[in-house]
Amino acid sequence: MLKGRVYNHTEEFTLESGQLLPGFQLFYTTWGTLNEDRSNVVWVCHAFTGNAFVKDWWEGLFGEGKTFDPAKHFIVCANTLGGCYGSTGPLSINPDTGKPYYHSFPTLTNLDVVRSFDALRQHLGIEQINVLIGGSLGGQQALEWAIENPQVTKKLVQVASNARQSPWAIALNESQRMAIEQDVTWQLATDDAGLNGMRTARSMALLSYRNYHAYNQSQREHGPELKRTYKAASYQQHQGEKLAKRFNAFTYWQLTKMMDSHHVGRNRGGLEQALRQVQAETLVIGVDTDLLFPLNEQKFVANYIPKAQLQVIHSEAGHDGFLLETVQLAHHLDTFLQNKQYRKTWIPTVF
Ligand SMILES: CC(=O)SCCNC(=O)CCNC(=O)[C@H](O)C(C)(C)COP(=O)(O)OP(=O)(O)OC[C@H]1O[C@@H](n2cnc3c(N)ncnc32)[C@H](O)[C@@H]1OP(=O)(O)O
Ligand SMILES: N[C@@H](CCO)C(=O)O
Repeated sequence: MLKGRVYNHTEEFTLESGQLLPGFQLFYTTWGTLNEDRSNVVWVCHAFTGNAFVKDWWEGLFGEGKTFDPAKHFIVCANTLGGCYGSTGPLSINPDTGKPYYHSFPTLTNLDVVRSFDALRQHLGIEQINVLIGGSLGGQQALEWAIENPQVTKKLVQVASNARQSPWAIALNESQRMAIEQDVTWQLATDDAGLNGMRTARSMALLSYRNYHAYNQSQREHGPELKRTYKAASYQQHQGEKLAKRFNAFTYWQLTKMMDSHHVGRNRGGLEQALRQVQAETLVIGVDTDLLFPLNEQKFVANYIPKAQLQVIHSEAGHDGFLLETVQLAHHLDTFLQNKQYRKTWIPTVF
């Protein structure tokens, strides 16, 4: 049975920035049973707006008879620190003031997040993670963790992600934060401050999660009629609205900043040297139409991790293909996890 629990870290927690959190909590789920020799742990790091309920957003990979099966595996997924699905984040109460942190929540890095995850790992009595897997932001965190604690992870799977945030991705995130800043409510100390701006930010972000082709397929008008609102326009409105119902602008701000600071080479002698520290057997997966984390980024990661291989999946969807193309993902994961021979895959040579 999938169980949700809260881990309370009561000691002071020093962040990479030097700032302090007086403690934190992580909301996490476990699914399946830890076996006697504790060798069946699968740890999942979720993407930007994901949560600890992995079955809700990666259903094709997790469940009975699937690649990660709770009958065989002990599956753990924690909501990221800074998030809004049960872990300590900007809407949590600051014990020093008795009020929500909101704008004063310290800026976190992926290193802070994986240090919090590692505290949870120790609390759960897990010595080694058999498979550590994450996509997008979750892939950044999984890689950061495999470098920070190389002995902890046996197998690493990084999907549609990178070793450092590109200028392109930072520019996209900054533009989205500018949309939040334009919202007159953003300065208010309320849970819903900046929510209109966040609607716009999500609409902008979607353009980098998908691509020209995906919109042509799903949002093309069938006729030439003059309309007040075209399909693609109402789709953008709907996506903004959908996120506004389940997220907040403070966490949006926080997690985009977290992605922007992602650079596994920081304080480790550079990217190449950091990647060489990964001891885990590694599978790096890219999406051939990803505009946000293009294939050259996964190629770079796979190139420098000693025991790494790169596989490319095809998607019409762009970056979000990492959530949608679970049949292809399952094929590559099953092959990797069972040490089978790969069939030849197509890797574009021009980026
Ligand atoms: C309980 C939960 O919330 S679990 C999910 C938590 N979220 C995560 O974990 C983040 C990861 N997941 C995601 O980012 C997304 O869910 C994805 C990428 C997997 C899929 O994206 P979706 O938005 O569901 O798919 P898609 O782009 O096809 O859009 C479909 C939606 O747009 C709507 N839509 C499509 N075209 C239009 C249009 N022209 N005008 C208005 N609405 C439209 C559909 O009705 C549908 O709406 P619904 O989701 O409210 O039912
Ligand atoms: N669809 C993903 C995009 C970021 O990887 C999300 O909302 O988390």
